[in-house]
Amino acid sequence: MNSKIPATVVTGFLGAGKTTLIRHMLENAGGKRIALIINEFGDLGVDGGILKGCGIEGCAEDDVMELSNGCICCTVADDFIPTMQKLLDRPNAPDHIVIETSGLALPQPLVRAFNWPEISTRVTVDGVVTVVDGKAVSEGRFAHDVAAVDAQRAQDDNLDHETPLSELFADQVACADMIVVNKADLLGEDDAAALVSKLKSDSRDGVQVVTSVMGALPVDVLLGQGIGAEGDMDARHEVHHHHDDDHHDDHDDDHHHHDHDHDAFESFVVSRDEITDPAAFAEQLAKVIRDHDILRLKGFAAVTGKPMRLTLQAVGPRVDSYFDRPFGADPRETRLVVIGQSGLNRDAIEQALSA
Ligand SMILES: Nc1nc2c(ncn2[C@@H]2O[C@H](COP(=O)(O)OP(=O)(O)OP(=O)(O)O)[C@@H](O)[C@H]2O)c(=O)[nH]1
Repeated sequence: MNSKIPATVVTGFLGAGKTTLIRHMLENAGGKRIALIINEFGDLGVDGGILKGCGIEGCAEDDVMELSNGCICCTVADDFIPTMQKLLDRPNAPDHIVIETSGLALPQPLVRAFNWPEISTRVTVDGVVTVVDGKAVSEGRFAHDVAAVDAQRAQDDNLDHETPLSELFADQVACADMIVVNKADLLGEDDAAALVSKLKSDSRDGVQVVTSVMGALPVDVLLGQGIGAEGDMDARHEVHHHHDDDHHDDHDDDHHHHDHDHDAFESFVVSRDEITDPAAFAEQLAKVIRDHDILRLKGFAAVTGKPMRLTLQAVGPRVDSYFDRPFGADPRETRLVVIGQSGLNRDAIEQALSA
């Protein structure tokens, strides 16, 4: 198994809801030590300020670090790599690193930076999460406040001012391992479903597309994708190379507060008899996951004739399994936790997993 620290890259246009999603994740980290790196530009440290002042228990001030020189592809050596090294050299290294890119940044140069030898043996990209403004995308605007995004671009001479937002958006989708269609509360159910299926067909095979309100996704769904994106850049072409900067609009059009925001997701446990063939079972799981749009499936299995417990982890249709330890005194059981967006067909899934 690999002992690199996983890092999740969160990308998406200005105002899509990245900060909101990260805040929710930190509030629900369940004891996981998450360090945050923010790629700021222009309005220095606005998000850093918001998140540092978060008052979330277990969120220490120095767990938030800022890259203050803007464009990652230009400042990798001077800024990003040293910041990562500082974080990794701490005696209390984090369990997970989350990097929020600024509104116009493309994720590709950042992901590629993980191949630099200074850090490549110590961290890996767990996954790229692209947050989209569901309402704006479904209306073909791509960002809530297009004027603010244009102002953000205009501020920087290095920026490509010509590329339509639709193409920058396509770049973000091409790099994603998970696409979060945020602001689902502003979309009708049909529009949300149509957008999800369009994004599924526009993205690479196996990319998960989920809807959210106020970025409220279970931490288990966001983190732990185990992709290793830096090793797989060929699949994630960017169409453009540009520079990014950041500017914060202060639209404040949302005052909803969802105290109980996990309703959108559900999870349940399925138990079954011993299995006989781990490889065949992994295939069976992959099929059930595809057929039922399951986001995560994890647990362990008893394999006939084996004293060791088989651990199973699936993110989308990719299933990993390995024997982790003897059952010992524990009952020889096969138990799987299924996680997905609400509306899973529990009976059918139970049946398919028990077959
Ligand atoms: N209605 C609605 N508003 C949302 C949702 N998620 C975020 N917002 C609002 O959208 C605005 C932008 O959210 P942020 O989280 O700051 O977006 P961001 O992507 O971090 O934006 P920048 O940091 O400025 O690039 C805020 O006013 C949020 O309260 C949502 O699901 N529904």
